Amino acid sequence: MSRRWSRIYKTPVGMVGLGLLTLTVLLAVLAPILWGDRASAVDTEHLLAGPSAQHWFGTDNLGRDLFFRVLVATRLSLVLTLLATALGTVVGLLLGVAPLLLEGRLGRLVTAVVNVFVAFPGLLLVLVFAVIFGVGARGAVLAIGIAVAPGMARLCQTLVAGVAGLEYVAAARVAGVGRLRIMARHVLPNVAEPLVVNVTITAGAILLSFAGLSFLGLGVQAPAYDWGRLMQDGLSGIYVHPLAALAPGIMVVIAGLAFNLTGEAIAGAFGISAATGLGKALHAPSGETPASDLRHDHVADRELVLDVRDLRVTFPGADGPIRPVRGLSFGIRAGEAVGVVGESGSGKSLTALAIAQLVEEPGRVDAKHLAFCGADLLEGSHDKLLGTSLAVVFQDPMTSFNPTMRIGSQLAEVGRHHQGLSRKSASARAVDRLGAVRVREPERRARQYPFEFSGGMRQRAMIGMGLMGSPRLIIADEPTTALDVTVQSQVLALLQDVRREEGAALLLISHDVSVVSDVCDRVLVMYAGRIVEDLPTADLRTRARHPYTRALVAAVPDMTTDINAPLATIPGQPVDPSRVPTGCAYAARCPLATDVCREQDPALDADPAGHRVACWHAGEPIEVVAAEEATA
Ligand SMILES: Nc1ncnc2c1ncn2[C@@H]1O[C@H](COP(=O)(O)OP(=O)(O)OP(=O)(O)O)[C@@H](O)[C@H]1O
Repeated sequence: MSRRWSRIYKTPVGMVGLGLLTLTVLLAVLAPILWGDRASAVDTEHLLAGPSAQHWFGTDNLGRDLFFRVLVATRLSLVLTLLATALGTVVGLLLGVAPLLLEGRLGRLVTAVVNVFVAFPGLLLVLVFAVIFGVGARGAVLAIGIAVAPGMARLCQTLVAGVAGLEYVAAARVAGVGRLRIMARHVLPNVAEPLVVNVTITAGAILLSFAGLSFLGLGVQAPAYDWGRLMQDGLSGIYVHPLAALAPGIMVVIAGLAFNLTGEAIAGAFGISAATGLGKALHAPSGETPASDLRHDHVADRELVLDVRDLRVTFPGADGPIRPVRGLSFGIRAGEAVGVVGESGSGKSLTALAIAQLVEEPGRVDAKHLAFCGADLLEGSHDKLLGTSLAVVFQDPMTSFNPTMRIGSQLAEVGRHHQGLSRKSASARAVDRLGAVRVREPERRARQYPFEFSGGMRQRAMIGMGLMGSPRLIIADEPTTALDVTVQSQVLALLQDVRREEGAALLLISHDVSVVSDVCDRVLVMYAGRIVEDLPTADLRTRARHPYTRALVAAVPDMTTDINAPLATIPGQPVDPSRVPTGCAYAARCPLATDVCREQDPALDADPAGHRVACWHAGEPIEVVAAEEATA
């Protein structure tokens, strides 16, 4: 970090910018002390005099020395600029973080108000607010500060929204960390750099605005004077005595350049620019779950860590609600490892987010029943339960941690928040947990930042964070997709180990059937937001009955695959959640599809062994091999 700051003054732009800024600040501090008296001394013998040895820039209408007045005016010009910048920044930040803190309608209202104000030209806003707040320095500070706030708020909203969507923020939310604390510790530190750049450059623009308002007579009033006021005083004699107006103008340019060049140099240093069988008459209407779909009672309810019945996730869409998750029902027993497979867009991640209570507005989660460790997640707040008993491991270990905090502190935060541990005990537990996930030299590693960890190590640390409490369920959403093959198998083995050691259940989401087969006891196959098959992983290759499951399995080569034959693929495209067809969503791609498939959605029916499948032709032989079809 400090190396990046040192890069600022090593560039020509940075050197000039910081040099000019230092000079301006020195003048602001020293000039009134050293030359304040001389700047206000009246010399009646030299009224409106031109430049001379005695008065280098000449004098004003009271014979006061313009050179000293320009230097002394630096303080008021700079102080007013900084006050307006501070006001604009504070109001902008508050409006910028409000949508995330407030959420819902109020949050959207703030965003809309900011958008309306951003649409107005800045100068127009300054003039309007100057009239509202009244003539004078205080009115000008308020006018300019309020006028720059919408632009600052818009930038802040964009930056905050970018960080708020990252996984370490989601992880902090799962851990039950409050919104204000998330904002202070996880969001703001990560948007600070572009904000600093913007504030610095905005200060340059504010300085110009002040000069403009004072020049127009709306800013600083006599006897006080800033550069804009001096420019106005010198304007009347500009043809006779141009230096009187030019000198303060040049100072405005120098100070403006100081802010802008410094801002550019900081930006440069930080790289910112910136279902079975025909005849099942029971058909549920689209989006509703058939009654049989709720039948996962082969699992005794009291054993269930997670009990999901008719889970739906809905988003508003241009042509009506979009429902990417259309009524899922399943249960996970204590210690059980359940895999979820399906193509991209089948709703796997949304299902995980819905369970972890992480679906963001305007998304809506509904269910007939959604219970975790016996607690109804749809009733009341369960932050503490989720924080201690649910661990979520996300796909990208790069974005799972706050880059500005040490790994140990991030783990410790969970311990302090949920177990009420002291700072010392939480740090000790963090080190212990890093050890538990096989991170070597955990004491030293805990003091490191995320960028000092490799991808696999970060994923281990993420699992370690989940182990700060005593997880009953670990949700891992594509935890190895971003890792290379060797590291993948290490992380999967670790997940298996910690699951056994902690006695936790696992919900492993993956598009990779082989990963799920290696780790899980049972697999849920998702298609277009619904479970189409639920079977033991051991049966995947030999007893899968849904054509989609069979196609997914065929797409993964094994020891018996003919290496001379083209690898099987699934023809066609996954279903767009906004255009789910009538009948079975898979019909358009299914080699077994008949008229009934295109007309009625098959129910997810269970056999006595608990194997569930939603297909009118479940288990029928597929004569047209998907691979041949794809090749054709
Ligand atoms: N915030 C949202 N607003 C609208 N639609 C969304 C939103 N989030 C997800 N979706 C849609 O929901 C569908 C399912 O998304 P989800 O991320 O759960 O799929 P997935 O099966 O996990 O896929 P992948 O493996 O690519 O992550 C996708 O089509 C996606 O476009």
